[in-house]
Amino acid sequence: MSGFTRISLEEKRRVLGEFTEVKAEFASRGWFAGTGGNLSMRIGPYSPEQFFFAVTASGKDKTRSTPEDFLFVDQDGTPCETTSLKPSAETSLHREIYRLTGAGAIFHIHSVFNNIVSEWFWDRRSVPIEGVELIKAFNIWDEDARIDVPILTNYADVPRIVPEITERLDPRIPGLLIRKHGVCAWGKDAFEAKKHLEAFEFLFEYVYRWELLNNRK
Ligand SMILES: CSC[C@@H](O)[C@@H](O)C(=O)COP(=O)(O)O
Ligand SMILES: [Zn+2]
Repeated sequence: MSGFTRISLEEKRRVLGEFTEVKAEFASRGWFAGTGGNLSMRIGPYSPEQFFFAVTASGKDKTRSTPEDFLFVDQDGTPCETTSLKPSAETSLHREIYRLTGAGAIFHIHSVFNNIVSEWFWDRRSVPIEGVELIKAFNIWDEDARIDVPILTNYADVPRIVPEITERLDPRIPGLLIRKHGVCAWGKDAFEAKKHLEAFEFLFEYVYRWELLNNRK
């Protein structure tokens, strides 16, 4: 167990409230198929060396929302309280993203569109997106903005993905793709992380349809 003192009831209620809303919305979009996906929200003070976050428990049905569906861990992924719950198998990815960005929330989901584009553009290790209005959701306002969303290797041993995050995370772009697996998107709070995730999914569907229309693949 981590050395963190206590998580207040108020904090637990806040996390439950935010997770409940996000889960319902993402579930309605089919983004949690087969227990896939995980969510986290940072709580309390932050430094890259020490921070705490709530993370969904591993293997749970993410379309449901109860206080038994998440737990609190520290920057090393160690639970802050005695619990029988296991943190998400992908907690190491969340830890590294928090360490590098100081974000307030990180959402990971699997979709057919994000899986397909991550494979289509695997050769170049990033998905290029140019001039689409919704790039502005990432606070990038140039008229013909171009972004390249990094694609990481989907190692079965999840911690092996971490050095690729360290190397490839672009501070301008609040998201990463994992090849034929899914996307992680983050923001300063749950509202912004959700906004970014929805924008990524819109853009991945756009890229998919655009490539098909233009017979590029
Ligand atoms: C059951 S497939 C999905 C998992 O392998 C994983 O990719 C995932 O997103 C959920 O893992 P979890 O440990 O429940 O957070
Ligand atoms: Zn996953």
